[in-house]
Amino acid sequence: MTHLLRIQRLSHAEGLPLPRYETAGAAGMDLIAANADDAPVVLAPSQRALVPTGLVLQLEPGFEAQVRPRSGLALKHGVTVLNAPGTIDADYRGEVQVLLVNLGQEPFTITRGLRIAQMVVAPVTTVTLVEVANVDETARAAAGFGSTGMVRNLG
Ligand SMILES: O=c1ccn([C@H]2C[C@H](O)[C@@H](COP(=O)(O)OP(=O)(O)OP(=O)(O)O)O2)c(=O)[nH]1
Repeated sequence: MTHLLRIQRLSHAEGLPLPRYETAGAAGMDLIAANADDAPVVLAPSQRALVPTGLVLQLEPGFEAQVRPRSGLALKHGVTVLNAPGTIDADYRGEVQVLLVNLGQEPFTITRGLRIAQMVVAPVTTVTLVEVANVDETARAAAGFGSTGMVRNLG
């Protein structure tokens, strides 16, 4: 189902395209770096930076936007979203920013207009907590963290 999402472009995003779905079945819209032309962000190995998008969202209550890495940047350069998935709350009216980290071994330069991450809009379920003395039992109980066997080595 397609919803409308109000979006405001801040002055430093003027001239940049709005995020868009690149294919008919894409889940995410690419987010574009809106740093100034003459201010590329150079990420040294292990360094992180908050990259502006120049965009403000007006999400409807009951929705969030997730900021996720682009697999191509991660594979080719080791550049990913440090806090993935970043959460844009429905009541947030600040600029969407992307916290990128360079896990690669070479410096990586973020120039204006680079597609740095992707945004997935998703419904949010909220809950009311009900504190109980004991939660219901299950067959699994507390087993986890590899209890069903070692992770297969696919390499
Ligand atoms: O990758 C991100 C993550 C968050 N935000 C914005 C939107 C979000 O609604 C707000 C707060 O994010 P979060 O709840 O993750 O931050 P926090 O560290 O818990 O700070 P706060 O106390 O401001 O909520 O910051 C971004 O622009 N990009």
